[in-house]
Amino acid sequence: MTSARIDTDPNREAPTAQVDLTGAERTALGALAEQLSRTAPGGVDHPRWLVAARRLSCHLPVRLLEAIRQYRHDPGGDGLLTVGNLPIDEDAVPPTPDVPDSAETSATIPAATAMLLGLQLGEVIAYRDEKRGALVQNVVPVRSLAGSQSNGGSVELSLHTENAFHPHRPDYVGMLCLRGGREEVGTLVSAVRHALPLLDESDVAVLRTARFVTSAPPSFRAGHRTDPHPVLTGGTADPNVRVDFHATSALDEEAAGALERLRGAMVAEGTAMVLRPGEMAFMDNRVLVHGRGAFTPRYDGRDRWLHRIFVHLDNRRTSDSRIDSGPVLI
Ligand SMILES: O=C(O)CCC(=O)C(=O)O
Ligand SMILES: [Fe+2]
Repeated sequence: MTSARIDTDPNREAPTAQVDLTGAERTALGALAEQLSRTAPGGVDHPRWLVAARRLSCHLPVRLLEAIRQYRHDPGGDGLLTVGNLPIDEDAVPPTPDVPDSAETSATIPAATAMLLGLQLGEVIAYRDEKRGALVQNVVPVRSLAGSQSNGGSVELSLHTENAFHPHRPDYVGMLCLRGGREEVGTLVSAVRHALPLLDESDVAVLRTARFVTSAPPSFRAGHRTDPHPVLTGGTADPNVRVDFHATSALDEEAAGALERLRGAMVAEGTAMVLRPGEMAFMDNRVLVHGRGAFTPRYDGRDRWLHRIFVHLDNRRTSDSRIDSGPVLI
């Protein structure tokens, strides 16, 4: 990745925002993460630790703050913000965990780093019924989940809006790579803006009607099927998308045809993003869908390991769903 490419021309679509920290920026961010990792009580889910994390997040390198602010204003055609050269030392990372529902609850340097970035983008949240409501979750292959459509699986994971069934699905998903694994594993990303020109107007019109239902992913302990909802909403040239090609089904044949053609277009326009240790990507969950290619884990502590966080833009919108006004949603 090269240095920041932030478009300042308001008439042009913003390109993918990409920031590679300089050595000095990496050192400064490393010192912040270090300070945060030593802050009592040392748990990323603790309210007191979160107060400190929010405050320290205001001291990120200014070029990163600028990129995050710009991305929040306009996610660009790709819906991605990627940050490289974060202070992650793969050799210092313990063996990759391989148990279901794995999460990072200690304020390690990687967990603190992910939280510092996420807390500048917005509010880091989680769901009570997924990974026990942990804010920093591990994306790792799990032997017992190998064939599942979840991030513990290693079969191809279908393109999806994260938690598409949930009324308060994340606005952004952040993924920080701690360990790449032996094999290149691509997170598949596909932005609706690129897929749209491949569709007929009649399909787009159908996708805008409430003729689709979505169920909860296997990572959720509970969760109901949605009421009928549209897959596309918002502006015609720049809509929002809400779909999980594994969990969303159409209520009639015409809608099923449109959904299948959208899937084809999004697969055709998708790209594989291979994250390396020290790289973090934020995905705008309103404008792109993501998935993952198949791979062959060895469950020997050296497999791929990402930290995942969810970000919301507005705490007030979820006040009736947050437990004790905290970051965990029911
Ligand atoms: O493994 C990946 O790259 C993506 C998995 C995924 O969809 C997720 O963790 O939400
Ligand atoms: Fe996902």
